[in-house]
Amino acid sequence: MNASAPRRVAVLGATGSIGGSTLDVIARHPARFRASVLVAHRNVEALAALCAAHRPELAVIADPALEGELARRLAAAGVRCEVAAGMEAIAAAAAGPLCDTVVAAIVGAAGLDSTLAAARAGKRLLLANKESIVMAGPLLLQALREGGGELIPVDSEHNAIFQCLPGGRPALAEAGVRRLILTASGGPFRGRTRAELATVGPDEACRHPKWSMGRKISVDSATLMNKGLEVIEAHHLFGAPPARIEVLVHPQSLVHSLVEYADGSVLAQLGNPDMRTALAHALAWPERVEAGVAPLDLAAGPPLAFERPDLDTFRCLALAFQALHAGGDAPAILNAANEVAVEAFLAGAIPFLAIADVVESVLAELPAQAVVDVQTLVARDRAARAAARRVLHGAC
Ligand SMILES: NC(=O)C1=CN([C@@H]2O[C@H](COP(=O)(O)OP(=O)(O)OC[C@H]3O[C@@H](n4cnc5c(N)ncnc54)[C@H](OP(=O)(O)O)[C@@H]3O)[C@@H](O)[C@H]2O)C=CC1
Ligand SMILES: CC(=O)[C@@H](O)[C@H](O)COP(=O)(O)O
Ligand SMILES: [Mn+2]
Repeated sequence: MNASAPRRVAVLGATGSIGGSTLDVIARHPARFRASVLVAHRNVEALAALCAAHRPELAVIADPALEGELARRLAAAGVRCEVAAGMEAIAAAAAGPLCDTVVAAIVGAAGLDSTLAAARAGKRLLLANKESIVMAGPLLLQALREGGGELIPVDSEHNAIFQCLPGGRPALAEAGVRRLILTASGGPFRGRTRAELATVGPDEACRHPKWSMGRKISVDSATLMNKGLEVIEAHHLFGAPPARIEVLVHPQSLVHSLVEYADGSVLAQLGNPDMRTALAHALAWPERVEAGVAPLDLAAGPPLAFERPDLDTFRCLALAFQALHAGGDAPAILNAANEVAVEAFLAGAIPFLAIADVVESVLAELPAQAVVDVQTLVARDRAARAAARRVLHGAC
């Protein structure tokens, strides 16, 4: 890349938690990075405000009904940028000439098409949208190979592992790697019993002890499904067999993950729990830039603690390992059922513990099939969502 030309970054999910952290880092380094494309779902007011602040070349709103309102708001604010709408426009923007870097930070399966489009187009893909790699790991890796771009993980654990490996994503056996150790905060309900979890509600579940995140991933952290999705994500990103991936609960969330080598060395990446570190690393890689994150003062904090996860209480983590072992499209089925169950929980329609029950029922109803292509995968995602809704209706 020309050293004098800033990277042109498309931020998919600009109005979300990752989107906000990304734009904060970008704004700190105007000579290096420019937000050239901003994308949101329905939050037209926030998207217009971000356009006024960052002056992208293109703004895309997923909901076509809001395109006119976005254009009106931008005109009223004196912002001149192209406006587009719809999921196809998002994928086209991710693959198009207005960006060389794509931050995939749409939440859920809705991010799949644009993530794949960016990979196929050979962009530098900064992957936060873990659901897309969980659903379509082999297809995404194939798209990356064909596109000739690069993937830098943004999820804090995977970014940590990337930093602890030689040259990013080498073949693990050749690099002498014995195990990948993913840390988990344990979420807001660490240490609670199933009886204590029977009546917890959405706001409690979203009160994460260490990270400020969107509501879907916050619930996933509370059930430990987030860690389950991350185990599957690590399997695909680093080519690690399930037996070589371990999860350790680390309530301080200062050690973001670790890599154990054949000689007994264990390398870890540490830092305050602030996603701007991972985002700055991924945006600037292989260079390093300031991220606005407070320096870590290990002497001032509590001692670092580690414990094994409670798989009997937090069954979603066990279910994710089960789906990974089943292989094929079982992780996509797991993800779809989880998305439906989490939405129902957030709407107050089902209790917290029912999330795992729904996922377990749907995995049992739809045994794994081989992943053939995106169309088949999307059809299976739909079937899993329909099955999850039937389970919900049966239970309510
Ligand atoms: N937050 C974090 O610290 C971390 C998040 N991640 C992952 O990053 C992703 C984003 O998480 P987070 O930022 O917390 O989520 P948020 O809920 O805060 O933000 C979600 C973003 O996605 C947009 N969006 C939702 N649905 C669609 C759609 N159909 N089409 C286009 N855009 C859509 C939203 O737009 P709108 O505002 O208009 O609804 C919003 O910009 C998730 O996959 C999560 O697992 C990974 C590691 C850490
Ligand atoms: C910041 C990040 O990467 C989240 O995925 C985080 O890991 C969530 O915390 P849990 O460890 O509680 O799932
Ligand atoms: Mn994470």
